Amino acid sequence: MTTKIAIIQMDIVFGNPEENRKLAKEKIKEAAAQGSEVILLPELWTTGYDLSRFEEIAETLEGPTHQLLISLAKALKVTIAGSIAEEENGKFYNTFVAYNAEGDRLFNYRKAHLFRLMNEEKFLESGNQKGNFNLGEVPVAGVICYDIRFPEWMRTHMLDGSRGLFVVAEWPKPRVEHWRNLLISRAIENQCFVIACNRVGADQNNEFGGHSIVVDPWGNVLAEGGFDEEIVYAEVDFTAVEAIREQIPIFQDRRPDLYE
Ligand SMILES: NC(=O)CCC(=O)C(=O)O
Repeated sequence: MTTKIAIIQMDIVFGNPEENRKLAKEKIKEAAAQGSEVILLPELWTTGYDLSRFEEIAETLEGPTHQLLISLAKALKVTIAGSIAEEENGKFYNTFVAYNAEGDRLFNYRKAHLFRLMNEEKFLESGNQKGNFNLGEVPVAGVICYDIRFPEWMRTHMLDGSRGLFVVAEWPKPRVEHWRNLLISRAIENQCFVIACNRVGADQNNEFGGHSIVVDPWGNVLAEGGFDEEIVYAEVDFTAVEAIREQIPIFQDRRPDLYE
């Protein structure tokens, strides 16, 4: 059975959660009307990298963006995921969440590797927990942008049989080939589906590269966006992972005694 995925490759209004919520709401409705079951938004899609104003615009996990996602997920009978600026006890995190069609939060993952080139370490705390969760019956994981440069962290997420890796990003255009190649590599080396959403547009410091992508466990690109706003659609059969893991059993053949 396949899962219908929609990736909302959107531009983000810098530091304006209310406006971004309005924009995303329309796109989520459009994706749901196309029969999508899982809808993925970009990294920090309500705020962008307006990090110095997080005191003002970050929210708790019960905040207005979460309430909106819960009500949309329930009304449209879809799962919705993406990363949102989180505040807890005066500290700030870049936190990936997903809500299912019942409005239940499936996971919350705080970005583990902070990206110095975009000053994250000056404003944010890093997370210390894995991003594994279940999409219905399917074990998957969610990570954020720079995290994909750490294959050992991705592998840690895949050791429990996870079949899919969801990635959200604000990845700049000059490194878009890194983005594509890293994601295709993560899919091949972990024999999993990679479903990745990158924003488009620009802020004061960066132009972003889009090219949201869905890659199968053999490394084939099933769908890919361009440099402009669009919704990227794909159908993913998570059961396909099994045959590939039987054909080339890398998880059985690992030699952790040599490298862990
Ligand atoms: N938002 C990010 O983590 C960007 C990561 C990035 O651009 C990279 O090259 O890595």
